[in-house]
Amino acid sequence: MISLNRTSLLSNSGVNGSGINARRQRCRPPAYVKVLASRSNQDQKGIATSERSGSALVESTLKETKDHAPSSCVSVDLDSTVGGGVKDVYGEDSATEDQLVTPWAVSVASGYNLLRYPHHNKGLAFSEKERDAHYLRGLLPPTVVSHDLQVKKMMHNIRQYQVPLQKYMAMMDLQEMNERLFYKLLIDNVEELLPVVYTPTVGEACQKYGSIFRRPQGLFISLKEKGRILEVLKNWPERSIQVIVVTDGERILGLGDLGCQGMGIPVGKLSLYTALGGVRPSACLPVTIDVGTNNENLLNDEFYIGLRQRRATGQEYAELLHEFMTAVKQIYGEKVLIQFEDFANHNAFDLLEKYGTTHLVFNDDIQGTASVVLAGLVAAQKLAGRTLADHRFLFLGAGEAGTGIAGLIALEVSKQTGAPLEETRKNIWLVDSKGLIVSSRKESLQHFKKPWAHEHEPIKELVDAVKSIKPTVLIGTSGVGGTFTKEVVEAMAALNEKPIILSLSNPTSQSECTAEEAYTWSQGRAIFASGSPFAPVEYEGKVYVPGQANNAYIFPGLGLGLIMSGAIRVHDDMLLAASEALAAQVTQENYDKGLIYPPFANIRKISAHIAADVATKAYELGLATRVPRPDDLVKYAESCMYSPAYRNYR
Ligand SMILES: O=C([O-])CC(=O)C(=O)O
Ligand SMILES: [Mg+2]
Repeated sequence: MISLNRTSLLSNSGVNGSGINARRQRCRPPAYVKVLASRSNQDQKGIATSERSGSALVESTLKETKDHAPSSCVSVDLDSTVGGGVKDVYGEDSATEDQLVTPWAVSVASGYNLLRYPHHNKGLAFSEKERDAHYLRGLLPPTVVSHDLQVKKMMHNIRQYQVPLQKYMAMMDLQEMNERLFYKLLIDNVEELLPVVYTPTVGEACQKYGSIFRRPQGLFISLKEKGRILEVLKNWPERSIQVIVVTDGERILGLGDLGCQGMGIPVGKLSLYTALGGVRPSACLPVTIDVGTNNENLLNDEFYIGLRQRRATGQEYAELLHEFMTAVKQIYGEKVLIQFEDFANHNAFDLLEKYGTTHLVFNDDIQGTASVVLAGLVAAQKLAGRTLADHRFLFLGAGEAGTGIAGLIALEVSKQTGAPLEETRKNIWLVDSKGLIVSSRKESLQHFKKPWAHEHEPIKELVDAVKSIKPTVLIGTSGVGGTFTKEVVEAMAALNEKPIILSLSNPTSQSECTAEEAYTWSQGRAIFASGSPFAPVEYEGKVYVPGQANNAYIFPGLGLGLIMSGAIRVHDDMLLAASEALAAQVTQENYDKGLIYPPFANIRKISAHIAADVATKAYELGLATRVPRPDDLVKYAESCMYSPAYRNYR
């Protein structure tokens, strides 16, 4: 829980002695804040010096990375210590007298500052003793309340708001004011608050992020920061970072290019890393890369907070991303997990391929969504009475989610049946904006669509593709709302006793069909799940509970498993392990209600199981660095999880 101060972290490299560092850590008092002495003129010059050394460092690192380009699946950057240490890049430890340095320091928070510091603030829950010891007398009204009562009061307040965005803003304010209360609220009321801090409300928050922005919740790295990203990372108040969620805002949910305002997504995803997966908040870093936006409305919006230019592409884009990826590994080490989120297709696949062999990276939209859908399909075997290999799949949408899911299904069927991948792919068909993906289109297809171009006559309309392909499973990953029309759903219901229909696009407005439509148009026979939550539906006297096939089931547990095993690469087998672990958590009681996912209320237990199975895979594959391997990985996962309980201050 304790964040390292800068001086000690810098001396924690393999280059400098660690004895002083160890001593400093041992004698830390309880409630720390980090302080950067205000920048004098002299300091400004110091920063300029840092800039130069920073960019020189990045350049040399870029060169090294290029020169050591990996040929095999796993390569380790020998320059960064596995423990996340960094070299004394700014010369702060080895500075000579005439060399300018940044005066980082730590201090104990007390009095008014303690109440303003979200990591340590407890509001009215400070005990009498703490109020005396920490100079809080008079700053708080006399009542001392329990954590539970604070939760009750906040829930009462939040329920007063009718507008979801107001609830969202109340939650963001709470996170900025009292972090442990925020997480206790979220953990104790996960089913009610997930749609507030996450999908679908986070989509609206991103659309209006320029207007509602108050305080930094993550790092904005724009083209202006090119050449000094390492320095920008050092401005973040925490140094022991374990997970970064990064977006460039080009494909925010199904809402398209929201530029810099996509920041709401990494912030929301990381709050789930903590609440659902137990990764401590100080280890999470939200990042938005701003290379401009092609969204004309935003470019003309006076409240827009990002760069007012069209998106940089090609080499300019690649160089900024590469500097970021290099700087992250340089500062946080080999084992920091970087989750790519809501990048547009054309960059998402390339980034995953480019950095998959050198960094611990994972694309949530390609891999996380695939893993959650596969889990649902594995669970649905019980309800639909068919094995995965017996299904025929049709997708609407052949982007990250569509081809990611298709690929993972093909891999799992191939593992289950021993059939080659090329064979198992033949049961999987995709429709994109131009119609069914068929061999005659192969030449003009983007590379990630090519494996799905099978022999068939061209078909333009989805409903005709349904009639011709006769799928048992229909999956919507198009990002376009309302595309599973009555005709389409009826065609599925005419072909199948229990059609599986998944409308995965987010937020709710982009869902291919609603739960009500799926149940009504299939006369209550559909097995339905969606990316955004839908309320239960009553149809002809019976209540149907839709599942939520959202990657939020997977990434928190997957991330915890990677972190706790010290994994250095993500492997497809870990995604399969996560799917199976999630499917195994669906109980008979859930099946009896027609559910193919367990309720989110049990998510921390589910995440612990996913984490344990992912970690097991990491050890099996030789990708784990935490030794010795803990015997009971479920117990170990639970023991690693962040608890929002208040700590007592001396
Ligand atoms: O954020 C979500 O709810 C799921 C997701 O990754 C997306 O739709 O891009
Ligand atoms: Mg996403």
